[in-house]
Amino acid sequence: MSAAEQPLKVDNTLGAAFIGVICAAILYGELTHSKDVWYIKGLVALVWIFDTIHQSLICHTGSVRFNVSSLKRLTADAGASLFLCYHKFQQSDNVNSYGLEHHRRSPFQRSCWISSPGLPDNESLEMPAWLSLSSVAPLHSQPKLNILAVLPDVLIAASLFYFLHRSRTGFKKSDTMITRLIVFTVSTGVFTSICAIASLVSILAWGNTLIYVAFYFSLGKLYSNSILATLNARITIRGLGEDSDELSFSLQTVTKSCQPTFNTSAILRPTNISIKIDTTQELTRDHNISDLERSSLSLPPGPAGLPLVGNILDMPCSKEWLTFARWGEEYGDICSVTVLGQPIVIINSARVATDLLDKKSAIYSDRPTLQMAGELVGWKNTLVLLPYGDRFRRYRRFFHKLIGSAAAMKQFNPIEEAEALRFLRRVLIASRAVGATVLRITYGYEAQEFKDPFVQLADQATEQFSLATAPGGFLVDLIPALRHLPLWFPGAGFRHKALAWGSTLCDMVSRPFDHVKQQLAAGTAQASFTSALLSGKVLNQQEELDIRWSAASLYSGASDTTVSAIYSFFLAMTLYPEVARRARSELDEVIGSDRLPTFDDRESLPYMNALVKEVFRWYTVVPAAVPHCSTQDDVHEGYFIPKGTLVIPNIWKFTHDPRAYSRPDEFRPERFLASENEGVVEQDPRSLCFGFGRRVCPGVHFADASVFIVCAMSLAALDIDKLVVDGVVVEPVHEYSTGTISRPKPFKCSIKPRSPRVVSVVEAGSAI
Ligand code: HEM
Repeated sequence: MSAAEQPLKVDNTLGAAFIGVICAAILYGELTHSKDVWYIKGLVALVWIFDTIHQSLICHTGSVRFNVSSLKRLTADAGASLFLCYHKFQQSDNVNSYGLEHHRRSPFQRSCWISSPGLPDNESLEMPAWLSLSSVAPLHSQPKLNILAVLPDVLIAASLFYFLHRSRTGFKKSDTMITRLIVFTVSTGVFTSICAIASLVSILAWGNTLIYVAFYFSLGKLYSNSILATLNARITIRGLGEDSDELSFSLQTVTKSCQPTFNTSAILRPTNISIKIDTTQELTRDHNISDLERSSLSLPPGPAGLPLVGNILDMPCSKEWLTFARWGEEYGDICSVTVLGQPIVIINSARVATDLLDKKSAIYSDRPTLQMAGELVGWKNTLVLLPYGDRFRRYRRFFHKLIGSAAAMKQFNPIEEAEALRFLRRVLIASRAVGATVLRITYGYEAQEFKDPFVQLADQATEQFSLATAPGGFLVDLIPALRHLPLWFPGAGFRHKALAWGSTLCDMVSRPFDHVKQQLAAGTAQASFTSALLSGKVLNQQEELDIRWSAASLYSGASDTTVSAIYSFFLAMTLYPEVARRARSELDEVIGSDRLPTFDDRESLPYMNALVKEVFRWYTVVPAAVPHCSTQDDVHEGYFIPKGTLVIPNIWKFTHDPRAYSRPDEFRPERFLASENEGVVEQDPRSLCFGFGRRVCPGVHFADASVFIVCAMSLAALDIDKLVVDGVVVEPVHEYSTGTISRPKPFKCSIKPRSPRVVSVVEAGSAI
């Protein structure tokens, strides 16, 4: 015999039935004034009448424990319920809502009310009527009936969810409204469904007890409350989507007249449920999207995700560009994933990147908010993470003025040459990191040969930037609320890290800048990006802040990237000695052996120029770029890209795409020489590896100049080979490091001066 088929036992679960009576009473609502039309008021009145009858019957069931005649009891309970209803009606001061507001105010009061009808005499301690239930128990013996009662609840909630979800339009605000309706449907449906399921489960599991009564009695109340909540919520939901500059019209009005009636006034608003239609900007924007396209709107294809969390588990933790490239092969040049509701579009072809990020740069030039790097560490003030807007434009203007073209960069050629020479000196004496050139151009500061504090600071800060911005590096980027975790909380290690990295960044931004200010005041400042922007001007706080952070953007943007390109040059020369030999012979031929190359020689060195292009292509310094963020909905190649989508151009793939570059993994500068390819050259990688659109790297001329002069001088002065230890050749490691800015992992090579004369000339810092 199943639990449900056993006779009812009146045991200590009697209390559960009493709880059910109390809960039902707590949920008992009341009628208040309303400005609604008569049939809505009628519906509410009907709900209240049935609710009151239901309440009376529940009170009656609860009070049959008293040895009073059933009829007398029922009358008393009905009276009590009506009195309760009237009492609440009197208390009401909210003229626009139904019941629920007041339930929230005094639930305990109501629970007292329900017990009061049963307290007039001492007979309450007698139990005969309850005991008689053991022979009746009609509900618990009908599990099928209860299953039938549960199913409609779940079905209604599920189908409402399904149909609302399907009616998404692609208009952001309409979709927001639909999402709200879904949330509302789920939250009202969820309570009744849970209660119905709990009732069913308790009947099936403990059918011979009174546990199910606790749920069963509350069920009817939840139904009536759902109706009242729906009516009440109309006003709030409508209000949430309301902005003064937007219009709404009722679907009912449209169907009747076939012509939308626009209302800006709340008084004229129709009383039926209306859907707000996005107007002004969104309509003008979306009219470009044809009906045909709209009917097939969907994000680009990509790996299937899980419910709610999406593709969170598919996201790579390291060398993301390789995973992105694999997705490109599987799903096409434009694919997408969604992580916790955030759509991410990944581009795997240079053509799509140009079409999207260059040609439509007006809507693809924002940056996402990066919680760890931007908000917690503080990089949000540097150009690379600045949102698209006025401040962004101001910074870009500064950059453009000083280093925005090859011609503008010419003023820094002497500095580049002098620093390349110093670099050679350092390489010959002891291998040291570079960064001095950029420090000199940004702040006019001449770095010390060894362990310069500013160079060390920049190295440290940019390495931390790379780690902080690496996709998937920190959970807080996916769950922004985590940034509010208190420092002492377990797992808040990232916050301690952010504080430490923030202080490095602060030093990197302030110390060299303050140094320039001091020098300007003393009249000893050298020409530099910062001194040019500061000198002779009276600046307000904001203007000074912009210059301070622009200088830091230049300094941080240039140091690690250029260093990485130079490391990869040394790696390539170690791995491809024939390339180095050919470049050297061109240098010897054009320059002779009496001096080092300068910028003036550049045009006469075609192979050297091709070699520089290949350095940028072969080792992709910023392989997965810096994500762009779209500021408007868009349709591209038949795919819908909603506003706020992260767009990642997979630069590594562009520069290693066999469709564009033959044998892409090999270092072959001749691919860029027309004379060796029947007049056809492969695409200049500098149009790809510095990014796209309005976010294109502002340091492209700077980087190109720095890499050229260091490569040319190094080849003219140095022999770079594989290391040989005890007659055994040590193969250099050829691997990328992970992070936004990637550099070759440490490798061993042999660097020697080409001749004894080179050493003395380099050390003397003069022409050979
Ligand atoms: C090998 C050298 C370099 C490479 C490969 C490189 C690459 C890049 C890339 C891919 C971006 C992102 C572009 C986008 O979002 O579409 C970028 C941004 C940036 N780069 Fe470079 N860069 C290099 C050197 C430099 C130098 C020398 C400077 C400074 C003089 C610099 C300053 C910046 C800045 C400030 C940004 C942010 C621009 C913005 O968000 O508007 N970079 N770089």
